[in-house]
Amino acid sequence: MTDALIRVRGLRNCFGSQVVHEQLDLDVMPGEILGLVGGSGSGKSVLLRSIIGLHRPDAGEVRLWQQDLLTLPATERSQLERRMGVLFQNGALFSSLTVLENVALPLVEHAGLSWQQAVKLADIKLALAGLPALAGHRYPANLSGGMVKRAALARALALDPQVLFLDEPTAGLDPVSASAFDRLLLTLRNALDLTVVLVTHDLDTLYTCCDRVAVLGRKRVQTVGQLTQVAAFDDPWIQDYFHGPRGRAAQYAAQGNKE
Ligand SMILES: Nc1ncnc2c1ncn2[C@@H]1O[C@H](COP(=O)(O)OP(=O)(O)OP(=O)(O)O)[C@@H](O)[C@H]1O
Repeated sequence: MTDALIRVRGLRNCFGSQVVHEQLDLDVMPGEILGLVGGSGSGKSVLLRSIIGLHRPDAGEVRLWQQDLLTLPATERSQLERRMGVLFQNGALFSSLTVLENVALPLVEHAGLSWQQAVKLADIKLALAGLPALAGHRYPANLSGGMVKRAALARALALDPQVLFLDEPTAGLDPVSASAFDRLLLTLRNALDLTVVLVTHDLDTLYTCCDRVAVLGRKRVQTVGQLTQVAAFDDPWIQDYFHGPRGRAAQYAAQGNKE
């Protein structure tokens, strides 16, 4: 059997007396798109931050490529971090830099390219994320929501990561832009052989993109598997989420797209 690319075991996360995760286990397999869903406050973002090493868990272990980021020496840690691309909820672009500069910056800082080389490569990354070249010369504030997401995706792809972490990539997008983003993600995963972990509330994204879905609840992963298995899981939140009006609409839309 293939080894998990990301392996989380016995994770515990607390904020003061609030226990967010307790004995949480999760595996992410190479090449898959795994969707993380769960009610508001169930700890999806904290889990993502724990996996990428931005949050130190109170207990348990997170391994990426069999290694624990938090115990690695700085150089090895940064080598591993270069293999990960992250798109945060609000895009997190520098507002004082143009889009092109935002994408070029990690190439200068982490790949040692000259500014000229970085800008050339950044242009290619923008195209990869489906942005017209002209958009590169704009500031983030002058782009539409969909374009900001694409710019943030281009930056996440700057260093040719093997794993992409996306926190609610389609939040705030209109349905047309959201579904274009979903299709782009699928295309990129297939073309670049990426592994993707994405936090989402968007049922259409789950139906369109995800190979497997993990549902967080009661401080751990309630169930994980293919969408049909997960949707059949006997839990009130899951039943409501997948079989409520929005869940049914997403399912019909996905069936329609496959016909
Ligand atoms: N830095 C922090 N300090 C204190 N509490 C925090 C911190 N970060 C997260 N929490 C708490 O941990 C819980 C889980 O937060 P998290 O953001 O992971 O939820 P989520 O499932 O991503 O929610 P949503 O779907 O609403 O974005 C929440 O109750 C939140 O208030």
